[in-house]
Amino acid sequence: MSTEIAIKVEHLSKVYKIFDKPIDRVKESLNPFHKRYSRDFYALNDVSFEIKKGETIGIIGKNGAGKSTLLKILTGVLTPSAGTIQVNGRVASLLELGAGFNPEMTGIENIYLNGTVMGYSKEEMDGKLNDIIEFADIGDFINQPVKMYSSGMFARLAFAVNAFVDPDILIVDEALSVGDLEFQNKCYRKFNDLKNENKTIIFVTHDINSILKYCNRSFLLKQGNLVGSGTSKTVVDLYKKMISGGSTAKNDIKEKITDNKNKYNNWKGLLNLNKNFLEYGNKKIEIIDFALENEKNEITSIVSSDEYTKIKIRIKMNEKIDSPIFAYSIKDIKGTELIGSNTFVEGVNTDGLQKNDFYEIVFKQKLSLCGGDYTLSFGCTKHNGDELTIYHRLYDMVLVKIMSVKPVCGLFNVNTEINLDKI
Ligand SMILES: Nc1ncnc2c1ncn2[C@@H]1O[C@H](COP(=O)(O)OP(=O)(O)OP(=O)(O)O)[C@@H](O)[C@H]1O
Repeated sequence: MSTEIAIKVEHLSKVYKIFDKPIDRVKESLNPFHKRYSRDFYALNDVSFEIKKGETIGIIGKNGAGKSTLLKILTGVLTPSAGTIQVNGRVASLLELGAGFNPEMTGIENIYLNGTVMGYSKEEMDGKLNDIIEFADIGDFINQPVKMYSSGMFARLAFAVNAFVDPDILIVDEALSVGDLEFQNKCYRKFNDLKNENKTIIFVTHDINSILKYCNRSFLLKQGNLVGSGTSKTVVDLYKKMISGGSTAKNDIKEKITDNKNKYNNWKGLLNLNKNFLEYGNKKIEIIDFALENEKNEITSIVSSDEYTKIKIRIKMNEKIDSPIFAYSIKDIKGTELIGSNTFVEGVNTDGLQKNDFYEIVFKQKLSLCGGDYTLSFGCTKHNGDELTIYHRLYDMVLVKIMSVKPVCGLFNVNTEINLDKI
């Protein structure tokens, strides 16, 4: 294998035998004619790729796609059923968080224990000890047995040990999400240091913003198959398409509209809906469908902060009502309302909507928020003096992911223009 290559995987498969009933396992092992009572399940199916030294690679895929299986094989925790892996360099992994720790030993003793496992002498570890303790930042707990640690402390020590034992290849999975925000931030800075030192990093996460920010290349796994590889932007686009049902739904919907007005309920099935949404109102006006549409007119729950996004609502007038207000709002996951708009503040005339008719309201704007998870709510209301009539509200209805390739200071991207002049 070329010295430029850190990891080379060829035709890797991991097959599990699935038995419908526990007794079938016994029957199969005892059957004199090798009759099968099981079927094969491919957690990984004929996967091949190369990772060059110094690359930061993201691995994405839905739950059960085979990501952990792949990482466990790369770190030697699992053996493949077929195929080969060649690894060039020392691998550190945060996979089995703190798996190398002895619960009875203190944090410091475990640092030395892990160092020995990684092939370092006591003297070499003496030189790294302070950096590790400082990074983990768990105070006096470093002298306590690790069985007394919280999961966050475990994560801190595990990351610190793995990042500072000078690995050539660092494998990280969602483990990081255990730590608090400040610690996660510190870990990402450490990622950057390791990247700059030309270390290879493999990173598994569901957080596509981190993938876009830190990984130059990514792989997409689907049901054990490697279905995409390339720049993170390309692979994330593919993943977005996959999780939104591969839809470019506009045409289908147009057909169905002319088909039958009462079937105006096709968009929402393409979105990531929140099971815990809140619905109320007298339904004299009823929200019958809604959508989030990206610049390519695809219905999706994932949009970029720098693209024009349409938020669409379809309503049915169950009564004739003049001047209703149609609105949407976007909240962060803690429930703080961040942005929104409505037909009233924008001065849109909503008079003359007739009973039993259907209407479509489209809000078009850039959702210039920092990358992350949000909820989208819809509402139809009306002010009568101080009184507010609520016809229909769907609170926290859609789970929306906003991607921001550009780092944002604070909550919003205000797209500042900056001049620097000599004076
Ligand atoms: N020991 C096992 N026996 C049978 N099936 C298994 C076993 N371990 C994993 N699988 C299956 O292999 C598939 C891939 O699992 P894996 O944990 O690699 O997925 P993943 O992409 O990491 O998912 P997640 O994002 O949920 O962590 C899943 O369908 C899982 O149920």
